[in-house]
Amino acid sequence: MRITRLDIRNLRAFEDVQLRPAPGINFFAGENGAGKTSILEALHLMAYGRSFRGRVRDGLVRAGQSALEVFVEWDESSPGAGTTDEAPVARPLRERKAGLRHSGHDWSGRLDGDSVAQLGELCAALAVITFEPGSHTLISGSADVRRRFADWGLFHVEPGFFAVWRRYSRALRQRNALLKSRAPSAHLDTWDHELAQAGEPLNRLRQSYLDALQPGFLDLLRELAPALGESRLDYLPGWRRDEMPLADALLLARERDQHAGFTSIGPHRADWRIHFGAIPGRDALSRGQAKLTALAALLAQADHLATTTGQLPIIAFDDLASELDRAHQVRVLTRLAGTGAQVFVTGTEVPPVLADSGIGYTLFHVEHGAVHGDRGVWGASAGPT
Ligand SMILES: Nc1ncnc2c1ncn2[C@@H]1O[C@H](COP(=O)(O)OP(=O)(O)OP(=O)(O)O)[C@@H](O)[C@H]1O
Repeated sequence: MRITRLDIRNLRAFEDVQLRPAPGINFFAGENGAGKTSILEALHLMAYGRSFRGRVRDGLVRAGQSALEVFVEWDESSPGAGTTDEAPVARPLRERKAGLRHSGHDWSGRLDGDSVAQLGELCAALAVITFEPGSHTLISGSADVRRRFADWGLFHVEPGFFAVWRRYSRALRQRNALLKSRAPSAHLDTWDHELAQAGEPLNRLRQSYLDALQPGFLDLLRELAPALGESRLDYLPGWRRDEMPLADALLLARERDQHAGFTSIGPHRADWRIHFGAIPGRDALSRGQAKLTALAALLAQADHLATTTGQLPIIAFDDLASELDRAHQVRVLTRLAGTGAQVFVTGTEVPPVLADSGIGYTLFHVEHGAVHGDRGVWGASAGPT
């Protein structure tokens, strides 16, 4: 995938900005508070329905405005269409476009000229993988971050996933509502059945996704953080799957769930963990090691998505130079430049690794609600020049 146009309106400091990103690495430089991260937030919003800094209603809409707008045009391409020894040669397949208007409460969206009924349709269209200062929570944070990671990947590579996930979520909501209202036990039977019918395939999809991701992930981890030793990824289904099917586990947990007022077991409690050969567990990771582990997971997800769908996702790095040491920056950027992926990187200044390494990039300066670039000047009052 390659974004050819990105318009942002009323998002944080941006009133109206139009960008024409280049292929390969796009570097956005600017002072603190200039709006660099906001550009990545706009992309992330289109791909996930939320910012990595929170929901739209957590301050993403520009002060004094009622809604933000993001419009993206991109080329879908096939990296496998032809390859040289150095890099895949992308062949444009089709031009796509998506627009989103979001007030924090309501939203409307268009995809390829048609209105969309669900935000998920937009998220399924554009794949963006973001590495940002909070990414270490993928490893050191709560299980829901890791579940979201696996589910986002599945959402893109497994066409039947969304329907299964939605069926499970609906059944869970219904069962929890009954538990909360202290409904008679017999009322739970239908939803236990439904939960098990959707939960078993949901579990199988997650298990096989993580199995498929594991080799690439561990290779990358070996390359980025060899000091962590030989590692292993374990999937935890959310109930004692090796001992009983979900239907039995739900029945067994029913009394406890009635007491607690919510469903205590099932795929909504699933998790995955990494066991490191050289350290006792994730609590022993330094913050930098947790970041590198998260980065390995995200890059593996990008590789898997490219192999499975033929589409290289967009890669976004917020404040790369302060997140990774110099050697890791070189490794990661050289690798990405070799894949032909389009990359968005932010920083207060162009890091020496980009300036010195010979890796090609396009530079944009972000300041005062405008973006000036090698490819023109765009901002609130200026059109491309
Ligand atoms: N809802 C809002 N309305 C108007 N301005 C906002 C809003 N939310 C944030 N801002 C401003 O927008 C800018 C956000 O910038 P952003 O976080 O994208 O900057 P950055 O260039 O990534 O900065 P840093 O280098 O400090 O991380 C800041 O100047 C902030 O004060």
